[in-house]
Amino acid sequence: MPAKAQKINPDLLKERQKASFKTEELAVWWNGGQKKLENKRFLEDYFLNDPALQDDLPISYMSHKELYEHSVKKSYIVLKKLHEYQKKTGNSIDNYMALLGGNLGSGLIKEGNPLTVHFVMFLPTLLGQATPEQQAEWLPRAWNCNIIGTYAQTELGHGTFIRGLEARADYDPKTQEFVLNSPTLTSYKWWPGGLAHTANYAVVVAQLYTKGECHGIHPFIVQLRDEETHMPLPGIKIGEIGTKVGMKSVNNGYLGFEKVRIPRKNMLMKNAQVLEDGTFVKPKASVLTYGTMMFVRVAIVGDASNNLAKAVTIATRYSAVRRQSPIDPNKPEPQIIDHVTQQLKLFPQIAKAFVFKVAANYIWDLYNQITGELAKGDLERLPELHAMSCCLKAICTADASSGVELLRLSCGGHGYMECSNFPTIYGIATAAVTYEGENTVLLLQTARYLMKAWSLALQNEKLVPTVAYLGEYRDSTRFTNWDGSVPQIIEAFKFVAAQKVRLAYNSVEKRRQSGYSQEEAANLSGIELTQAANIHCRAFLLQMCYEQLEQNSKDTSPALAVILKDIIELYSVDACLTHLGELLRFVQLDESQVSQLQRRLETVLARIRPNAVAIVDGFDFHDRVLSSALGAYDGNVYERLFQEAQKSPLNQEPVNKSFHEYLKPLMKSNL
Ligand SMILES: Cc1cc2nc3c(=O)[nH]c(=O)nc-3n(C[C@H](O)[C@H](O)[C@H](O)COP(=O)(O)OP(=O)(O)OC[C@H]3O[C@@H](n4cnc5c(N)ncnc54)[C@H](O)[C@@H]3O)c2cc1C
Repeated sequence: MPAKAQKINPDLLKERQKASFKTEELAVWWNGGQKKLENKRFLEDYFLNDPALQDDLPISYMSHKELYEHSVKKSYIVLKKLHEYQKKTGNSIDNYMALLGGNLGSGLIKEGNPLTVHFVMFLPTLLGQATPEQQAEWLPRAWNCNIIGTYAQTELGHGTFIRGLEARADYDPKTQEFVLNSPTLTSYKWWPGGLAHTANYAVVVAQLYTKGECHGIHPFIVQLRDEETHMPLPGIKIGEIGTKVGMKSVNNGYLGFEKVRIPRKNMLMKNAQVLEDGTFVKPKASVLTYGTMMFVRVAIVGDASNNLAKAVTIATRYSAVRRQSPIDPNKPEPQIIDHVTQQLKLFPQIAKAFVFKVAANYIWDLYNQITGELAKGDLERLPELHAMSCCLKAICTADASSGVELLRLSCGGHGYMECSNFPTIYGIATAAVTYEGENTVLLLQTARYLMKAWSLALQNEKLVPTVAYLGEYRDSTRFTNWDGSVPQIIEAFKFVAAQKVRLAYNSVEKRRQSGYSQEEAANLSGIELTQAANIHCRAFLLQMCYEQLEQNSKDTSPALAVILKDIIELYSVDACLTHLGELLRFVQLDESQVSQLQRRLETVLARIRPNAVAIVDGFDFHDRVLSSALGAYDGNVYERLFQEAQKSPLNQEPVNKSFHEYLKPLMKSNL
């Protein structure tokens, strides 16, 4: 809970008093119900008020090494505390998610927890790809943190193209062991979180060779360090990759192998197997191995919403406190939130945070439903989920990352301060554009699915729900039903998506017919393919958010329902104006209809204006989670900026020694 007892900035106080809905009702809705909200607040109290988990000095003043040591110490305290708590309340996956990847985790360990990959990649890989015997051996130890693991797939030379990975595991039937080697510099594993100095085990993805034949990439459990001394084992070349834009305490590492032997049972064999004599047994369906990646991508959509919500809470509160530049020269300076261009920077980001949240919940339910079907051997909807999770991850992380940067800029100079927390939020948001599938590559994967769907549409085949519109709009090239309503905006986006899919499909076909291979034709048509996937995803987001928020409005108070409707209106009108070029190309829209969109944008911004602060309050971020001098609940921005400046180590002495060593000699030297 925010520290409500403090003196509140009078402008923020006024904003809160004039809200037309109850912030607490939104907080319940946003956090998934009363019980979840209470649990979240309880955990915040329990962890964030622990003196052992406070930062005496802002972490930005720590050295790289100090920051890592500080973060490991905190991870230890957090896990011990969680263990004690769960002894009383029982295990809950939600608590782990909140503490490792979630908001509470970011409030405790700002630059990333070096143990997160253990929980979000190592453990899920064991769950998804180990046999029951392997799980019995490894899972209890991993779950209790008797061993700490990471997931080592990416190499110095290859991240995206995993078939190009070079690390190899050669089976030796004489000893029934695999021999791991990194034959080149580019085959060194590079990037895995926690790999450098934290983990002592890893799931390593390597090319499997047996009986002189390569069978592609497979996962192996490899011990990296001695369990007592933590020294690297013989043949293990390991270290840290260095400082990065953000996620500075995640301890990303490198790893090379020189004739490292592991027992046969360390290959994760739920899918493919190597028998004692070296015979390779193919997996039933290779698509099963994508399970872990899909799970993480689905979770990342939720993170995108959170990052954006945090940044927009900071920027909105600051914009209500900051006053600048009279609009009427005869009147006092307004709050900067009253400049309409400022509203355009803030409010669409609020709307996106809502939409991505709803999308995250939707795709999470779909993921659980489809993995349930998978367990019964039904693979039918897997490609649809894969295509959807790829483009949603790409669009939501890209928009969140650019949104956070826009919000930083919306705070002017103070947004550039580390203590605004924008640099950290941006570092985390932008990393998600690259990891777990680089965004362009993911859009191309969705596009490939769309090409198949279009080809089915051409054959009048039945299409699954998320692409059914392709069949409906297959034969028309102009959308003439525009009436400006949100349902018609959604139809217009679907129509545009269908046209972009058609154009991309025709480009690929034309190039193929002129002699290019399928792959070359797809590369040459890559711009159109990614554009098609992009608009397809945006049409899906619009439709899904409209349906879900309309549905949700029925269960909320009329006052909150109005807010949800404004969010849909803003998101859809903003989408139209942002993608106006695409719309004008395929949709019958005249000048007055475009002008109407512009007026609607201004109208909905004005409608949201009086409730903006209350809406971001409803996200219910704890001040420690926001960790921002600009965005704290009390709005005492200038006092906090001044306090933060006092913490600079340079301010601990009136004269720095460099004056005597360099500045004074310079000033006396008459250059
Ligand atoms: C913070 C962070 C944490 C990470 N954690 C882990 C981890 O725990 N474990 C792990 O194994 N890895 C991890 N990674 C690595 C990550 O998964 C890869 O960086 C990611 O998959 C992208 O691969 P790449 O770096 O090889 O980029 P590249 O594939 O080299 O991308 C560079 C450019 O080439 C383009 N490109 C590549 N292929 C194509 C194509 N087919 N078509 C069109 N364009 C293409 C991309 O769009 C991009 O613009 C992490 C990375 C980061 C940044």
